[in-house]
Amino acid sequence: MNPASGWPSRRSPVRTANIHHKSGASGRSRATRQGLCAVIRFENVGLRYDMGPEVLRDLSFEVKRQSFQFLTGPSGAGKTSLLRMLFLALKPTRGLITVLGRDASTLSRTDLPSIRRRIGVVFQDFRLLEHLSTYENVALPLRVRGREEASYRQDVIDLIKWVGLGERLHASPVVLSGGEKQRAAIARALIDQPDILLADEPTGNVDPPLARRLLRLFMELNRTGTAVVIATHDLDLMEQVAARRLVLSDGRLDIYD
Ligand SMILES: Nc1ncnc2c1ncn2[C@@H]1O[C@H](COP(=O)(O)OP(=O)(O)OP(=O)(O)O)[C@@H](O)[C@H]1O
Repeated sequence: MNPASGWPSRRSPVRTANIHHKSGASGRSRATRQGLCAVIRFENVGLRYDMGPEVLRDLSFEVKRQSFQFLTGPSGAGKTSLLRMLFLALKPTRGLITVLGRDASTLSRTDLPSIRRRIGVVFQDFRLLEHLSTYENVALPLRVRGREEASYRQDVIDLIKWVGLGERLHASPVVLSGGEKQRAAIARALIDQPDILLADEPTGNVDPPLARRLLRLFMELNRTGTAVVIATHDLDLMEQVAARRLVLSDGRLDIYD
């Protein structure tokens, strides 16, 4: 544990071991030319569903390493769609998305899992498995990767305590409150120490004191090195931090640094 933060310390500063960069003519990697500080970069990205109109247009921005930002905009503006593209769950209909220095359109099925592991996601509906306990849900990403339980057991317990669910370690999600489920989902997204955390309305189901507590968790996580993107409608929440705002409206993005 990192005694200063109470958060298990990061095992390595930036983990890109599974990412292979192609060298350019200058001998420098593409990632170096584009700046290693970007976790994800969008260039002129557009999205339409089926034959419908473009719901997102000409998005150009980057999420820098260790940065903290809110993604906001009116209902239907495209926040969830943008998060899904950031998570590589949705392909843009035009433009370029670069993740950890790799052009997302060139990633093969075998590349995707290792890249996705670097991206933690908290979904609006939590997506906890009801037949598993809090501990098992949080440990799941590590179990799926084939890690030995002895190598992660204490990290999982520490993280569950860190999000304030130490008393609910063995509870099923069925008996957890909305706010407890939210925190279990956050712990599961963090357990593999992602380079970036994407959270879709993470305070949508909780009262204002718990929303502030969750915000502090995200800020603490950000201090340990993870870039954070929080999609939210919650003005009170955004007013508590002087953070970058990505504001979607009419399919376009305005950025307030
Ligand atoms: N699977 C889909 N098929 C067709 N249209 C979709 C699909 N998903 C979203 N859309 C449309 O894309 C637009 C953006 O939706 P999205 O859910 O990304 O917005 P949002 O900002 O997250 O909304 P909210 O704040 O209400 O959750 C909306 O017009 C929506 O109807």
